[in-house]
Amino acid sequence: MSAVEESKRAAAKVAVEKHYPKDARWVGIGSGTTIVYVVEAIKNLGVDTSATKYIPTGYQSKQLIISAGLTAVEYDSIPLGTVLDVAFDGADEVDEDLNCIKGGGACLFQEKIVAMQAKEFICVADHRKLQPRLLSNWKSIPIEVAPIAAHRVILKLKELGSVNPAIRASASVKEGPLKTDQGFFIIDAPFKPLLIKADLEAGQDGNGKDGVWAVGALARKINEIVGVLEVGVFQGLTGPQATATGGIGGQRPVAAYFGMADGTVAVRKAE
Ligand SMILES: O=C[C@H](O)[C@H](O)[C@H](O)COP(=O)(O)O
Repeated sequence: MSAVEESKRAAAKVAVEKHYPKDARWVGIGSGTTIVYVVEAIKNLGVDTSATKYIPTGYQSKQLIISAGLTAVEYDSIPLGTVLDVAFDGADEVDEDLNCIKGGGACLFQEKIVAMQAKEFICVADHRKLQPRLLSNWKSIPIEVAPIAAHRVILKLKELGSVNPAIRASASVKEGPLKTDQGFFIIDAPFKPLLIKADLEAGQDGNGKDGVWAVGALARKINEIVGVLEVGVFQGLTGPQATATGGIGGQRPVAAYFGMADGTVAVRKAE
């Protein structure tokens, strides 16, 4: 196993040991390569999972749950008002404020609604994802769009300052755009690194002048474009903040665990 895979596994083990509830009833399971180690860590806990329902965030996630011998229940089958005890997921990048970029593996819409349904959203990643600002290392924002509106959305993204936003091609031998679990396209939109709270407090503007955006301002602008289903920026409230204001959970994780190159696990937690 490569060092990066080892680091994902180490982060998943710590995250699960710290956040998997003793009598978990509803658990969100994200998508990607890191979440595989989260499911492995849940199995390794040796707890009774027979009464626990696992909510997938897409096809790969559902197959992962089923292959582990766990019970998958689709998001639209959970009883109305159910709050998930916890949701685990990976990320493509996490900034100092715990805002995340997601969608590198073409899943983001179901991940967002599952994360927001959970009391605690926990992120697990390797050290490459730990950055001061979004778009430091990961260069574009994945955006899920209705196929018929894709070219219109591209024009609008250019108006917001994105340089060369493009429809993601299918990775398979079949030519054409990649299709998400919703049958939509993904547009990858490059932007300059996104400002965090400290930048705004230091007087930077973040309203798109010269293509420089704050995380929240840009995410809201992209979500306003007709044809966009959801943007792969997870920002705004965390779980406890959202609960305090009458919501369930937030888009930002309450904690993110990173497997470091030296074998340790670093954590970033919400204030
Ligand atoms: O679209 C995919 C999801 O948002 C993933 O959680 C994200 O891309 C991280 O994936 P990985 O764990 O493979 O780095």
